[in-house]
Amino acid sequence: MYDLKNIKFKNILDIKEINIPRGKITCIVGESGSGKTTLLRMLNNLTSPDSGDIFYNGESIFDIDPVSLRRKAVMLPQTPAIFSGTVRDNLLIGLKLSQKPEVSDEELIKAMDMVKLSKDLDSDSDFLSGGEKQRLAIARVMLMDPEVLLLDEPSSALDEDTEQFVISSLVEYARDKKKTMVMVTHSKKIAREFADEIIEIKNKNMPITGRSLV
Ligand SMILES: Nc1ncnc2c1ncn2[C@@H]1O[C@H](COP(=O)(O)OP(=O)(O)OP(=O)(O)O)[C@@H](O)[C@H]1O
Repeated sequence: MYDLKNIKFKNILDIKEINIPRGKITCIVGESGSGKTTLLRMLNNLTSPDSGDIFYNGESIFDIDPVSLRRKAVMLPQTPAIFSGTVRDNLLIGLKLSQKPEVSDEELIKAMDMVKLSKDLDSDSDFLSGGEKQRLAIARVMLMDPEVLLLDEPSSALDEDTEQFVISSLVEYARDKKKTMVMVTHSKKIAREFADEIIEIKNKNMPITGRSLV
């Protein structure tokens, strides 16, 4: 799905080659500050490398219209935006932005169930807890149903049991629908349990691929 070659970014990333396979779960792990978010942001052209090439389905991402790339490869940032309005508004806004048709309340509730969020669709998003906002944003991305999900620490605000439930749901969804999922996680446990591929960013800028975590 993605091929990265000779990527350099300041003194942070120096990547000879990485391949991110289509239809698989890839986890990016590494110490805080090692460049995980930076690498994820490169995958939908939110951050450009100083040099090197990134190919999406064989096409240089620098030749793809950024808006259309970001509709295919949707990013869930570490602190997702939650807009003033109801839970329903926040779920539907992703579909609006990706120019997809609205879905029924039943579909919205199904998406919330997948992330164990039991809130009335008419409730005010401003009053949600941090973890509820994070799950709302995950449900929003799943409803958008993109080709690629780029998830930056999607469970950072969740307790261990909820994390396990939500990540299992995400992985089940991705596997069912043959999505490509790239997830930054601080949790080697999550990576070991769910990833088909693991990219570990070592501190001295030598990312490696494979399941060779220590
Ligand atoms: N555009 C930029 N210009 C200069 N430095 C940057 C830029 N973007 C990120 N950095 C720096 O790159 C380093 C890696 O940041 P990044 O957010 O990618 O790390 P991370 O591995 O995701 O960290 P964490 O696990 O703490 O979220 C940080 O020191 C950050 O300050």
